Amino acid sequence: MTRLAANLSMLFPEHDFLDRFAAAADAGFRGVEYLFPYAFEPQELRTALDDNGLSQVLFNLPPGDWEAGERGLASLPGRESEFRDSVIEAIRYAEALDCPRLHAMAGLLPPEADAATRAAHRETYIANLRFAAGELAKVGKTLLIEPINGRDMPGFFLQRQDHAREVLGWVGADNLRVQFDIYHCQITEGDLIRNLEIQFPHIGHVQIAGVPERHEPDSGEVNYPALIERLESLGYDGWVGCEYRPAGETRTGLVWGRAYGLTP
Ligand SMILES: O=C(O)[C@@H](O)C(=O)CO
Ligand SMILES: [Mg+2]
Repeated sequence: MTRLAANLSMLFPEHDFLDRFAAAADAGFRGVEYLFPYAFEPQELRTALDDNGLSQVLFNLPPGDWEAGERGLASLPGRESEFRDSVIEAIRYAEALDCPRLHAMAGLLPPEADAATRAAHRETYIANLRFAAGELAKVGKTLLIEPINGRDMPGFFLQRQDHAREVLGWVGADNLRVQFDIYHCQITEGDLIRNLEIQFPHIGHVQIAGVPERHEPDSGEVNYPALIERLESLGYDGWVGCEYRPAGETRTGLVWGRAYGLTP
């Protein structure tokens, strides 16, 4: 049975962040994910999880200066020391929250990047991911990379599923896997079931949202029941993160999740 995780960066915006844990549990979720935990002390988040019987399934490494438009550090030449510090900080939270997987966002290429700039990003990305995977392996955790569509994040270094596979090959770490966000894949490349099948051996986490509005999965152009059925038949036993912006009140919009154990 597919296990759905509530993405608390997007779901339940009706509530303050720490109250979203209870709202998710009330709606039948047993797992949560969100972009960043760093505005809170690990213990506050641990309490929110424990009070509501929830597992922390995923969060991201610190992304650089998000407010200034940065979207990850992993491929940014010259920022290696900050990236290394971000890995150590993320592990501190992951241990406190018993979170088994962490996502390292790739970061943005400068506009009009030439071949030399792209090559420098690639080399930095590989070296940084090797370092992060090594540190996470010491504590038994998985590192994830996520292809993100270039319409939502123009210039994002990692956009395609085949590029993610290449990166996995270059880095060569057993605990490095792909965060397969079906919303981004549909916008960038489509052909979802075939992409899912090819990527399946490398997938460490899945996320869903309706396309193109990034609303509920039962809105828009993607046939999620068919995709989830295919994931199950492939043997996927991980979490599926509900990473969408509700069109209205979150709980009312969760009716689509009844088939997967939610109780809206
Ligand atoms: O798809 C997304 O946007 C997220 O999974 C993420 O980690 C970066 O924003
Ligand atoms: Mg995502």
